[in-house]
Amino acid sequence: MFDREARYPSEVPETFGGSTAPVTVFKGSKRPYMKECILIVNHDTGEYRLEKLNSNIAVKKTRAEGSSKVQSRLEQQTNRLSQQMKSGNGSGSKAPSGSKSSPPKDKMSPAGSPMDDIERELMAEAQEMAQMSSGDSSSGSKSSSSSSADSSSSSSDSEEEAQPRPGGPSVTASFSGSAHSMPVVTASHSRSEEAGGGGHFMSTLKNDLQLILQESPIEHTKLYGPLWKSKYGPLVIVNVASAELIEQVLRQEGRHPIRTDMPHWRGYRELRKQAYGPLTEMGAEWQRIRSILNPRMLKPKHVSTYTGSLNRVVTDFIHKLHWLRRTKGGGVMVHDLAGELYKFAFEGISVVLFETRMGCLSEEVPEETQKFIYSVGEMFRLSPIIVLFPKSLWPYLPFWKHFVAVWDHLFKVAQELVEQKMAEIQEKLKLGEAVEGEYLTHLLISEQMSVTEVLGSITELLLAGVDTTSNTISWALYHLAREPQIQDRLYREVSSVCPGDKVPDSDDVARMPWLKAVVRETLRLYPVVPGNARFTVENEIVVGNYIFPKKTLFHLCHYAVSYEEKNFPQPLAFRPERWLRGGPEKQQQHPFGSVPFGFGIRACLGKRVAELEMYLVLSRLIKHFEVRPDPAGTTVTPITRTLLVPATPINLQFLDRKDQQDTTRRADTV
Ligand code: HEM
Repeated sequence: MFDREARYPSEVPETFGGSTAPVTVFKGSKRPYMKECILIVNHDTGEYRLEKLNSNIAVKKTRAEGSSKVQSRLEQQTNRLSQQMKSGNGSGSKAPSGSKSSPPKDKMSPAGSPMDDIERELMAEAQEMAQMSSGDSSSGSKSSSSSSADSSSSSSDSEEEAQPRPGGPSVTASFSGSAHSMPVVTASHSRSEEAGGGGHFMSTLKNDLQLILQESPIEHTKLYGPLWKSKYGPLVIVNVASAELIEQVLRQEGRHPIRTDMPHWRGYRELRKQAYGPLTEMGAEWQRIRSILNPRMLKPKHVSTYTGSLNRVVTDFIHKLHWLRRTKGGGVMVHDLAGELYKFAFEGISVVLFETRMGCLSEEVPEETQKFIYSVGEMFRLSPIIVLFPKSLWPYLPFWKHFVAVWDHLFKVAQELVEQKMAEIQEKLKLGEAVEGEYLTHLLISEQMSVTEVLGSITELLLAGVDTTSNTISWALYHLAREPQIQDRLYREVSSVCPGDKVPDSDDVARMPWLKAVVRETLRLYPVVPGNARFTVENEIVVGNYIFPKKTLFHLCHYAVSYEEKNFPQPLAFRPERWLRGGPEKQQQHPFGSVPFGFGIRACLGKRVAELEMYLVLSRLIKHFEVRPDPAGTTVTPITRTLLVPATPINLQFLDRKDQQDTTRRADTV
């Protein structure tokens, strides 16, 4: 425990927590401090406590009126959101109260613009979720506050230290103050480990990261309840690990939600004067580029037009599987399926974005493509390490140059593809031919973005669109192989919707509820984005009856929440039936129990394309092959490498289905 008197910033006065009369509460200083404290006031219980932070958080004076104030603010925020949703305009006509963010500018969602449509669709989905949770979320927030209290009260009043995990990083858990306080967890590596040389330090760091990102949310939730604070390098993070509290954070995310400020990714773009894309852009500019990128990525009528190109890629993938079985798998095995699906997904997203085949499914993958795949992997591997260091140190880090070099390669590949497309368009114009095409052509000819902006966005779409789908498809096949009755049911569904040699298209997969449930359950067990984030910049927000100031970074522990037994009975089991519409379990689920594509207007831009791609490939594969597990009986577990991926290769047997001998021939004509 720190000395309360000595550490109080002079501007922080006493509080009057629990009082019902209007009082003025100062939560910290108006000036930023290098070392400062934050006062967390729980108006419901009257508890207050002071926490020391190791980074600057701007705090301000607020007026509070006792415990009911907190609840009514939360209700106001929820009401405001539902009114916005009812009005069919997620952006709403009124700026959020207390928000100092500037009002919509010229380019932002004019009435009837495509942004309005998509925003409406995204908000309609959110509304559907709200309806599902109606009557539930208030009890949810109650239960979350009580579970928060329960979990903390299980800890002792005095400061405790968790035992270091054997072979793992030291994890120090400090509990201080009252039973309602929010636990503080610091993950650190010991100095002696650091001194042990670069390689050892790096591997220790990697272990730390893995623990922090994947295992620890589950373990910490068990220890501390659904809300705790932790420190990760320079970052102070508030971890949120219950569906109810995640809902509270996301419903207060504001008009221009930010995941994190991504200083390392933005740093590269500043260095090379490249444009930000949808992943890295913020504020009104982010909304502007989403309004341009959204329609052809999210509107079902546009997305369905990618079916033909994607199906041709699926056909090539089936041929590749045949070739792999024949040449390397003793006629039946396919080794490292995730690696093969990576190439499939890269090819798939490339045809959507560039209308160009990359040759990823040929027997010899082109060197440039291999280098691109390597660069994506390296960029993701280094990202969580670089972000641990302050920006001023980056140029001195041994791996910073490498980080810049891999980004250079990613932009170079995208740039070549953009230039190639521009040349094609110019050629057509010269010949007086009509210019038609899919995503990139549309972006270039619509001239809503500069070419540099198109490049920034296309590069980020390409990055986001490969590992995500490929890993999800790998896990789905892994489970289908292990659970033959689930696979049989899928086979029967696909065969009945597409009898004979009919190749499934977007209309067909829309009539395959079991297929969708399989994908949904896969994403629950293996959310490829295991933890999302929100960085609150517009307003202070209330979560679990605590007020958090602006500039709080919330880590939403989706992976941990996906395994909550109260939402998902038998949470470890692969049970697609829990997702069937109208099923008893579906009605009991909290709508924020599993949100694999995120939520709201900042939700995944590639969701619809990803779903289409996954449905088309899974339905075709199961129609064509019977998938069986590795006879070696290997169990594969997930690991977090920024994304949740298989820790070891997934090897499966692919057996031809007897009545499918014709399918390959038919597929050739797709
Ligand atoms: C199984 C497949 C996928 C999953 C589970 C997934 C999941 C996610 C999640 C959780 C987010 C964060 C959303 C939020 O903060 O609320 C996200 C953002 C994003 N995803 Fe996906 N994604 C997938 C596939 C794709 C594909 C195929 C693309 C590209 C075509 C893509 C492009 C993006 C982009 C650009 C963003 C950033 C959006 C923004 O910040 O405005 N994703 N995705």
